[in-house]
Amino acid sequence: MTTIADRQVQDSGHSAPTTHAKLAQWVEEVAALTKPDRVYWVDGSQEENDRLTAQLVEAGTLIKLNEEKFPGSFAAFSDPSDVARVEEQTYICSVNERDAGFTNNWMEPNEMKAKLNGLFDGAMRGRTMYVIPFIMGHLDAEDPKFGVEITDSEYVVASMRIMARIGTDVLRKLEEKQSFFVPALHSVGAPLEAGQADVPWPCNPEKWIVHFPEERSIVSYGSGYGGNALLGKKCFALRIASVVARDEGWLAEHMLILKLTSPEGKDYHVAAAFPSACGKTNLALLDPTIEGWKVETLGDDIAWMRVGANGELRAVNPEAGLFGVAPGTGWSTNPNAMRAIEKGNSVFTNVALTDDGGVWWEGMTDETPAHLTDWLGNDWTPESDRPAAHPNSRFCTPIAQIDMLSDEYNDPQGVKIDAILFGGRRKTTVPLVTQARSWTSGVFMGSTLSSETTAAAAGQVGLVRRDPMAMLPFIGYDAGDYLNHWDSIRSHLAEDQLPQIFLVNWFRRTSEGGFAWPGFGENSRVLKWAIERLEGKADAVDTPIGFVPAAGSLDIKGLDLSEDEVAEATHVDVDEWCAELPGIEEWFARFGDSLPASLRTELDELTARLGR
Ligand SMILES: Nc1nc2c(ncn2[C@@H]2O[C@H](COP(=O)(O)OP(=O)(O)O)[C@@H](O)[C@H]2O)c(=O)[nH]1
Ligand SMILES: C=C(OP(=O)(O)O)C(=O)O
Ligand SMILES: [Mn+2]
Repeated sequence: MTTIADRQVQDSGHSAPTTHAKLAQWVEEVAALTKPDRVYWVDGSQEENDRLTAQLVEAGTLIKLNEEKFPGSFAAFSDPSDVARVEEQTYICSVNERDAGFTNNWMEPNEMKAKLNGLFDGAMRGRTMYVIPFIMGHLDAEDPKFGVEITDSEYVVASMRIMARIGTDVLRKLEEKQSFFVPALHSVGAPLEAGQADVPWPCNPEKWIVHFPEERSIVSYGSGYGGNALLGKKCFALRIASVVARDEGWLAEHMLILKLTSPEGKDYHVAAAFPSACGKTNLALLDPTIEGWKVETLGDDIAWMRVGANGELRAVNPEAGLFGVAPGTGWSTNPNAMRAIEKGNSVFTNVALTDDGGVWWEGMTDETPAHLTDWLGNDWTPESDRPAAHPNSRFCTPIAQIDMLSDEYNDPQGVKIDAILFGGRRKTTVPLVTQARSWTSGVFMGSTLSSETTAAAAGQVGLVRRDPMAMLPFIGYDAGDYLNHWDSIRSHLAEDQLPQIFLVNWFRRTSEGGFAWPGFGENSRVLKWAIERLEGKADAVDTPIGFVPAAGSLDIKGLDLSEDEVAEATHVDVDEWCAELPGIEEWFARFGDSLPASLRTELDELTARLGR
């Protein structure tokens, strides 16, 4: 039998894969446990990617798309059971149960490790074990945040290469100071016995997505789906990073970042938190419909925000790619995303295939193709009663392909945030836009944010649930401590640098059932109002929940919407809000002692303003 070191020499060409002692040791241990046929150190090169994707095409996991239409791009089709994040199987294994809080599943760390050791024993048999050095954020950040993902999935390697900075440069930087890295272990949990044929999408019916917050480590078993398997994203950059951020005095948030330039040439930066599949990628790539206003993208999913030298909140996007919801992303709704996708170098998952080797999903074009192969591999026509693409189908595309990417994306210092939006998907109650009266009142809006569940997570769709700061599935510690942390950030920010906080809802319905607001590019009008509020220019009505646009203050020039319809989108219905109060009381009760007193006060004051 060859030793692990021999296998590394044989398969990667590196005579000494790493001089990082801890990393070498961890890789050795994992290989001894999981018993792969080969260990391969990922260098991140184009040549390597070509080789791995060719291998995946050979295996039937990837389909090479029409080179002219989608250069260097592939489609993958998952096992029909492995299409979304599995929140029921996601665990925060802190030493004390209390520290995981009521929003997380918890198991005692040693008990979990014993279970995982059993599952990982021989889990990579017959497969290659890939070692992917990666970094979330910039290589030249003041305090770079490294991770290393070990995986037995080539699909994960190809996707991680898009989503994060990976490979040899990262490894060398990691070695320089023998820096700390987050060990992130992933297996699809489908070992191959000698002679056993592989399937296109190996996975295991049993899934575990596990975080050890004190150790800052991640173990993921059984799933190949992005949110469960690309461990730099939700697992590291949100769950583990939120814990690091608490300890180091910053915020790791589920937020897009955009830059807005007014007709006068003044720049503003906005961060916005919406739950999964509630509009982050679309807002980040927004094409403004109002004259003179310009939007540039910095990030579409995750913001790491620190307090800057002048007491300002500064945000960076730690990712390098988009992992966007495909359905609803189209030429009329999100042309900027479409242009980025068309440049190629993308991996699509669970979309439909056109007959000429392209991809399609609901909402991509105004016209529906006459024939498609749906995500399950069946013939599909417009008469079919099922969607052609899975509702949580995704495109995975390098962020650098966005034409409107801001230069500031490359600045490790990040950008100063002027406004924070919290938003959800609510048919009723929540108006188009509401400005918070104060930072604390804004934190209250975030803490009570509610949204209907979507296809991004397994389970029923359309149920209203509380989703604090759109972080419900991603807070890596006690939710009350998390709100206290938000509350405490206030004291580090300078009074004149405080971002203004807004609550938005693009998904309110009219009495006829349609969307009350056209959304997408038209959301630029809401951004304009928010900026004019910062500048003290736009008028607002003081309502029990906060400031909403006064009649005429929202720019609706050129929009096919009457003042009455705008009023329907923006009005605050006191009865609806009174009906909302018991749910908020119930929600806050779940925090027990860890609810910040300031938020309790906010709720009492809201209740009083509503006349209850
Ligand atoms: N009606 C409406 N739908 C939207 C809007 N923005 C996004 N969506 C839809 O919401 C879904 C998720 O959007 P996306 O931006 O990918 O959400 P993310 O997961 O938060 O990044 C897609 O189907 C979009 O078409 C909007 O302003 N109005
Ligand atoms: C990446 C995901 O989230 P989002 O829908 O926020 O992009 C996910 O849910 O796996
Ligand atoms: Mn998104």
